Amino acid sequence: MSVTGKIKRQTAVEIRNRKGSDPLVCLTAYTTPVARLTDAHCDVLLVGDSLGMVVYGFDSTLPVTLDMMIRHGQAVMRGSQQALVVVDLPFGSYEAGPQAAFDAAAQVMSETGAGAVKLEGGVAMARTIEFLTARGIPVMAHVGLTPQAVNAFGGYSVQGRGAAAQKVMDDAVATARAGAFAVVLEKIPAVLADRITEEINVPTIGIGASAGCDGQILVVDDMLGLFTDFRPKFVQRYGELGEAADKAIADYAADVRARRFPGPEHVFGDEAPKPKG
Ligand SMILES: Nc1nc(=O)c2c([nH]1)NC[C@@H]1CN(c3ccc(C(=O)N[C@@H](CCC(=O)O)C(=O)O)cc3)CN21
Ligand SMILES: CC(C)C(=O)C(=O)O
Ligand SMILES: [Mg+2]
Repeated sequence: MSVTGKIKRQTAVEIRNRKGSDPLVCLTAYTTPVARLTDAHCDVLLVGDSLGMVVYGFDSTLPVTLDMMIRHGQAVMRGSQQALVVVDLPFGSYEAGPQAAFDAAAQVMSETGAGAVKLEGGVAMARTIEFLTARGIPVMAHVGLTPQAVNAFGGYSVQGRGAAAQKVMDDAVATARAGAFAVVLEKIPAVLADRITEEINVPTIGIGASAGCDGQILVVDDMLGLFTDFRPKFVQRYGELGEAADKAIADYAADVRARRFPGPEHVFGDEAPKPKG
């Protein structure tokens, strides 16, 4: 707590300086209530473009717009106090070049108050990462399986196996050298994730990567068992909230049909309440 009594939010610089120390705890959050639940436990809350699949029911992240990311970024900022909030730049908003990326990122930073943006890509995005960081925008990079490239990859398969390992290594090194304060490694072999973690001087954050990464991230709905049709190998379920919700909703439906709900305690009399005292 500072002298004003306000809790200080973690900064991208502080996250970068955690390289090689205790693991960084990261989760996605898309809404105010989920930000409230996760904030105290996490170093980083990512407003991921995975919200397109989880919240909006798209079958990829490609239809997600900058406006959606800004709305959800604002919601997460309202529900959090201490975690660094990072907002994904959506497909189409930054790839054209450094200037396009700056315009999108500046709009995210100014309209949400988030502390950083994330973008997908390695060597090809290094110049853009340099451009943004030189202009005051902390950038988290994301290499390996980059879901916005699903059409180029032909699916969501493991990246960086065999001879392809060098490409992922080059991507990670290029983003770190360009000034990224952390690098997400998604769905790559664990030995490669460990080599990258040793090689670069900023924290690696794994998802389907390795316990040796400097931090871990999962989509919160996946680990809570709320996004029920999706069970990739890298997700551990820490709850079965989808099942719990199904049971609660079935109970409500049965009570309404049997006129057990509402009960006497949920309804109002027709007399004004007596004044107290
Ligand atoms: N809910 C959710 N969790 C994620 O981890 C996530 C998203 N959405 N959306 C954006 C990307 C896409 N990601 C993906 C997508 C698919 C697989 C995958 O392993 N797919 C398996 C099928 C798994 C299943 O449906 O149970 C495959 O064989 O393609 C992995 C990561 C990771 N990201
Ligand atoms: C899975 C994480 C890294 C992400 O990019 C997202 O949630 O969109
Ligand atoms: Mg994403």
